[in-house]
Amino acid sequence: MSETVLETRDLTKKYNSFVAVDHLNLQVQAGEVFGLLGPNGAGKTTTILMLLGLTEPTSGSVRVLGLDPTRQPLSVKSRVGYLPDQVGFYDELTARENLTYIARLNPIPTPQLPARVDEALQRVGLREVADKRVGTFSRGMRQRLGVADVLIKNPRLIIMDEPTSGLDPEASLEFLEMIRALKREGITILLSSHLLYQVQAVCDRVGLFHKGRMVLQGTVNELAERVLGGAYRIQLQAEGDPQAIQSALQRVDGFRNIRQTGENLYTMEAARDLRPEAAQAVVQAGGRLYKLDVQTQSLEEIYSAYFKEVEHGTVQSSRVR
Ligand SMILES: Nc1ncnc2c1ncn2[C@@H]1O[C@H](COP(=O)(O)OP(=O)(O)OP(=O)(O)O)[C@@H](O)[C@H]1O
Repeated sequence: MSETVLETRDLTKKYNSFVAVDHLNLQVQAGEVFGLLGPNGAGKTTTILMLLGLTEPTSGSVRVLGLDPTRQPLSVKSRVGYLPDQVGFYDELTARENLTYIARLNPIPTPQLPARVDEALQRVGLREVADKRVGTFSRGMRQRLGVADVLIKNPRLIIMDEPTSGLDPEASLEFLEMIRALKREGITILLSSHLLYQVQAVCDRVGLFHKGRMVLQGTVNELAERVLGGAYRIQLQAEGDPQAIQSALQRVDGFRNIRQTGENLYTMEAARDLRPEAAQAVVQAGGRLYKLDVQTQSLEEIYSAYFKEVEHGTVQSSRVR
């Protein structure tokens, strides 16, 4: 049975009359990578601060590893790793010296320190450069050192706020690979990011924040179904009577949003890969099929479709439960 590592119930934070986080209900299970998405000012950082006990909720409750961060902030801090978007290190000290310095602030028995520091450096791929000054490190290396820093306390949960902002594509890919490795070790990760393709690449589930509310929550496929009508987009090119082809496609159980997008071009959404059914429909309508493609929907499309709907007032930005 899966274990809930993080749970909020109607968690709310107000700054005077301004509601920064509005009745947030969130559950993250052990071993999951959960992505927090949303435009600037949506409430992601405020949520993270409440999870860490760094700011007090106005109402509602939070449990992190079974602890209440408001009442037990130090216990939460000692068990949860937090990686801000930029980690401060002493440039003139080496990676090993920096980690040793920080590790001394944790309740780790002194004889175990060197081994714990080496192990953490190994896990983030910085063992080779352990004795180089951090001032010579690239931003990607500094971020990985930030992860090594949180790994020293053997956390079961790591919260990362925009961890790849400012990293070049290669460093970002390496960082994402490291997140996958941490997941394989069973570590739960909560990741806040604007970079949707990166979130899609590593997250099991995502939650979309809008004006303090979590308006969508689920796997990328679930969100695609809710917002776009299907997780799969099927595109085909076929010659023949457009009306006959469209009505044949409409008779297929499972197609939504069937559109003619150009001469002999048709696009539709589905919850499953229904390419064989699409091919059959074209043939039944007397058409000649030239091309048939399927794509899974990207988080970018879901995100922009959702905000377009909000703009046009076709969805209410109501919160999910
Ligand atoms: N200490 C504060 N006092 C007053 N308002 C605040 C305070 N901290 C945050 N806010 C407001 O609360 C809202 C949510 O901010 P928050 O930093 O949580 O958003 P975010 O989703 O993390 O955005 P970003 O991606 O820009 O970091 C914003 O409108 C912000 O201006």
